[in-house]
Amino acid sequence: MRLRVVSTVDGAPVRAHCEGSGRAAAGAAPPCASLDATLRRIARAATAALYDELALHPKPGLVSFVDRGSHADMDATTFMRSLFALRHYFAQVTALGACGAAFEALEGAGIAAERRMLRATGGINTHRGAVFTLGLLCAAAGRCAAAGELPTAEVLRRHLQQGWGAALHARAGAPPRSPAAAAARAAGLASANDEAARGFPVLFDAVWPALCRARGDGVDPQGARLDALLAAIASLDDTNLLRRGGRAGLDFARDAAARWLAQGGARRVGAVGHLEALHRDFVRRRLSPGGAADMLAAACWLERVSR
Ligand SMILES: CC(C)(COP(=O)(O)OP(=O)(O)OC[C@H]1O[C@@H](n2cnc3c(N)ncnc32)[C@H](O)[C@@H]1O)[C@@H](O)C(=O)NCCC(=O)NCCS
Ligand SMILES: Nc1ncnc2c1ncn2[C@@H]1O[C@H](COP(=O)(O)OP(=O)(O)OP(=O)(O)O)[C@@H](O)[C@H]1O
Repeated sequence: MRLRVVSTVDGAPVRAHCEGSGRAAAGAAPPCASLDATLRRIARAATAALYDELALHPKPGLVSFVDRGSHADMDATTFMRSLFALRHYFAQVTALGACGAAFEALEGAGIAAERRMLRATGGINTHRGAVFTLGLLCAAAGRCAAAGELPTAEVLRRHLQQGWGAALHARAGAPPRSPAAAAARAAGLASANDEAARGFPVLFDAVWPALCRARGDGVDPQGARLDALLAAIASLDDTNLLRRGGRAGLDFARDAAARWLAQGGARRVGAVGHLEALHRDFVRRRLSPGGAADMLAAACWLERVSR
């Protein structure tokens, strides 16, 4: 099967059609005619997942429709503007993945998307981490769809590694490009680039299992997402927390999240009330787990693409 690019944004493909045989690799192969629809579904799930994340409340220190958490310069409207500006990017990066594009092409699309985000928000960073994490996941899902495989967590991880693992490792081994990544390395912590190079272990080994476990226990969708977010805060080396609160801030956030989960998480009576109190505490300390928010959005995306 060969993929043909049929439209572009900033010179990169947004849609891809397959040429030649309608049969893809062995296994649960989607027929070729439906590949385009599958790619669109993957991309739409990314925008929807960012909305899922924004709409969830209470999220310790984070922006939602209820309040702006620990952020003075952005609110839910800023996030909605950004989200709208990013929708073509997710289609583009999914198509790039399906076409087997090199990492440099994904990087170019990501940089252009960051620029569009900043234009839409008046220079405010609402979704930088999400552009990166969800962009890579969409590319992996595009690659997986082109191979005719279903996007389970395990399959996505394999496609991410086979497609761009070497480039991600090279990037993670290079000198840090930002003060946040430099601070993470100096503290022996894993930055966004390290997480990606390792195949997103926090997402696949902690956050996604927490979401699935909660749903399996009969917890409602909101409660399950709260469990997933707190699992992310408890286990991610979140450079946003490190930058705003130093090592003490990061440790405080992790311990508080681990305690909430150990007490039953969303299953506990009064769980939401406790989380509202924790949210107020994070705001008092100016803490914001933006990286954990990105992991939650990624888990919401996974839930949408794998059902
Ligand atoms: C890779 C990026 C995110 C690196 O940014 P930076 O050096 O500032 O790293 P940093 O670790 O501070 O994270 C940036 C953002 O990621 C999220 N984040 C924070 N900590 C983590 C973590 N441990 N793991 C995952 N995400 C995290 C937060 O939202 C944060 O604001 C990015 O800005 C970049 O280089 N973009 C270019 C586009 C690109 O390469 N795209 C790849 C293809 S999609
Ligand atoms: N609901 C959310 N609230 C806050 N941050 C979020 C949310 N969802 C995702 N994030 C992530 O957090 C990051 C933005 O937060 P950050 O605190 O780093 O902003 P900043 O402008 O870079 O820093 P500062 O506000 O300290 O000047 C984004 O990269 C984004 O992906």
